[in-house]
Amino acid sequence: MRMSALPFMLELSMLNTVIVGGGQLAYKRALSIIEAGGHVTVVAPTLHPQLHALALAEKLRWEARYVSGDECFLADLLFLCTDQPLLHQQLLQNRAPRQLVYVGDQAQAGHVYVPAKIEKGLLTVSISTAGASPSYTKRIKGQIANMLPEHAAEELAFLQKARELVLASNGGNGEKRALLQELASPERLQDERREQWLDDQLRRIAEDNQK
Ligand SMILES: C[C@@]1(CC(=O)O)C2=NC(=C\c3[nH]c(c(CCC(=O)O)c3CC(=O)O)Cc3[nH]c(c(CC(=O)O)c3CCC(=O)O)/C=C3\N/C(=C\2)[C@@H](CCC(=O)O)[C@]3(C)CC(=O)O)/[C@H]1CCC(=O)O
Ligand SMILES: NC(=O)c1ccc[n+]([C@@H]2O[C@H](COP(=O)([O-])OP(=O)(O)OC[C@H]3O[C@@H](n4cnc5c(N)ncnc54)[C@H](O)[C@@H]3O)[C@@H](O)[C@H]2O)c1
Repeated sequence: MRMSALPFMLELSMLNTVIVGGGQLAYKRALSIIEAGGHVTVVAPTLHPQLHALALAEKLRWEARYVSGDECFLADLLFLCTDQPLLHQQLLQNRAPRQLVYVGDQAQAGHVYVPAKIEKGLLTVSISTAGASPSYTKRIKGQIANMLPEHAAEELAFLQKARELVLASNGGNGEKRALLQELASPERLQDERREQWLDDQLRRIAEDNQK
């Protein structure tokens, strides 16, 4: 059994995903892939009502049919989400070269599995137990959610813009780094005059460079 895997943030807009199966699990996975900008084709004889709604809204493509174990899909990512473990084994075996496969009933059988996640604006926290216990994952997720800064979304929106301005300034590298560190401190973030403070710092850097 593998002990660990590398957590990744995957940009999905350039990747094609095929999901085999049309139940509750397929719905959960389709929704998160679509929300992350991915393209989804679902192959299943019937669809869970919420998945069907996504198909009607043209958020995904639906091939209404059963899949058999001797097929080979060419998608970049293949999500196996049926209630047929044997079918999953066969499709995993028949995978296309370099295709990444998700096996919904057995985390470590495939190449990827899906952590729980908490999102607050640009902040993402993901939690995994390598499939040891989704229930444990869910409990820890609740505990971590309670610890996160209340204003994380708004603070990160500010920091993203501030970082661009600081990096575009002509200060020295050390000076820029010190500024970015100070901006991220709780004291500075909670200062209601933080925009003014940043403007002052940027002006000072510009003036120093004119001397
Ligand atoms: C985190 C979360 C994200 C999400 O699903 O979005 C997630 N499962 C969640 C909940 C949950 N899932 C299940 C229960 C029932 C109680 C229980 O079994 O404990 C509960 C609890 C509940 O619902 O209360 C049933 C279940 N899940 C898996 C199996 C098969 C197996 O164990 O092999 C079975 C048995 C099916 C059966 O026997 O029929 C497998 C996986 N579930 C994973 C993720 C991946 C590993 C995550 C990790 O590394 O920890 C992994 C390995 C596959 C994957 O998806 O990659 C979400 C957290 C809640 C949240 O986010 O709020
Ligand atoms: N990873 C997780 O978090 C998690 C959670 C719950 C369940 N599971 C596992 O995932 C499996 C699926 O769960 P579910 O709740 O979506 O089940 P479900 O019964 O709602 O859905 C199964 C789907 O598979 C389709 N299907 C069956 N045979 C097919 C075939 N040959 N070709 C194409 N589609 C086919 C069915 O039409 C149905 O749409 C469960 O059996 C369980 O092992 C995983």
